[in-house]
Amino acid sequence: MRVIIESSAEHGSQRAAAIVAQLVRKKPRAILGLATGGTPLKLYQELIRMHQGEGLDFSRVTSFNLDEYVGLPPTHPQSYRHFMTENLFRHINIDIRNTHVPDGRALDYETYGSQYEAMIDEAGGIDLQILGIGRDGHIAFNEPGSSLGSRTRLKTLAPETIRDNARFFGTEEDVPRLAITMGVGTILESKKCILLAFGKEKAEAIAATVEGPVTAQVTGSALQFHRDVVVILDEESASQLQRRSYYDEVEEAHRRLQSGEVK
Ligand SMILES: N[C@@H]1[C@@H](O)[C@H](O)[C@@H](COP(=O)(O)O)O[C@@H]1O
Repeated sequence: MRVIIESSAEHGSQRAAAIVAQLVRKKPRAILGLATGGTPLKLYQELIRMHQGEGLDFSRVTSFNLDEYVGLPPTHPQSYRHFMTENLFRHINIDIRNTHVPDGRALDYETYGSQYEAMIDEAGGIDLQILGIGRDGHIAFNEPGSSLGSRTRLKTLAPETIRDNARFFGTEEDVPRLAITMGVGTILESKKCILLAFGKEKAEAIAATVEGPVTAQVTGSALQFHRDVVVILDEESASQLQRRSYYDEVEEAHRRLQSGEVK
C-alpha cells in the first residue's frame, strides 16, 4: 500500500483526480470503478473541472459503481444512480450507456450479481477502482463479517451504516436495509485502487485497514492483499497511524526520484 497524507481533503482529492486523469489520457477506453458517499465528492468536482477547463475526455470511458440500495428506483434522490448522475455524469461527456450502477430493483439478485460480474469481465476488468470507507472499515457495502472472497450480491446493512447514512435520508427508518454490492473479491480484482478517507471519524478505520491484521471484521483490510493500492488521507484520517513518519519518508523518496535528485 502506498499511503499519501495530504494537508486537506481538497489536496487529497486533487491528488486522486490527477491519477484518474493520467489513466484516462493514457487509456481513453479506461474502465473506472466509482464510489458514492460524501468522500469522493471533491474528487468528482475536480474531474468535472478538468473536463470543462482542460478538455479531459470521458467519451470512451466505461464505469461500474460499487453498490446500490435495494428497492430504490434510479430516479429516487437517494439512489446511487441519481447520486452519480447529479454529482458527475451529467457534468462530463461520459456516454451514459457506458455507465453501470447495480440495479436496486432487480428481480433475482443472485442472477443479477453474476450478470454484473460478467459485464465487468466483458468490459476487460476495472482499471482503477475508487473507494471510500465506512467508520467500521467497510468498503462498498461489505459490512463487517463479509467474506473476503465475496462477489456482487445482496447484503444486509449494519446498524452503524444505517445510522451513518440516515443523514442523507432524514431518518434511520427511511434507510433501506438491503443493498446490492460488489464483493471484496470483486474489488480485489481491479487493477488499481484508490482508497480515500478524510476526517477524524475515519481515523480508526484507516489505522485498522492499513496497519491492522487482515480480517473480515474490517473489510478494507483485505486491500493489504492487493498489488496496487494508493491510500489518500488528510491529517485527521491519518492521525491514528503508527508509521506516519515512514509514509512521509516514502513520499519524499518518490518526490526525489521523480525530480531526478536521486538516480
Ligand atoms: N456504500 C458506501 C461506501 O461506498 C462509502 O465508502 C461509505 C462511507 O461514506 P462517506 O464517504 O459518506 O463517509 O458509505 C457507504 O456505506
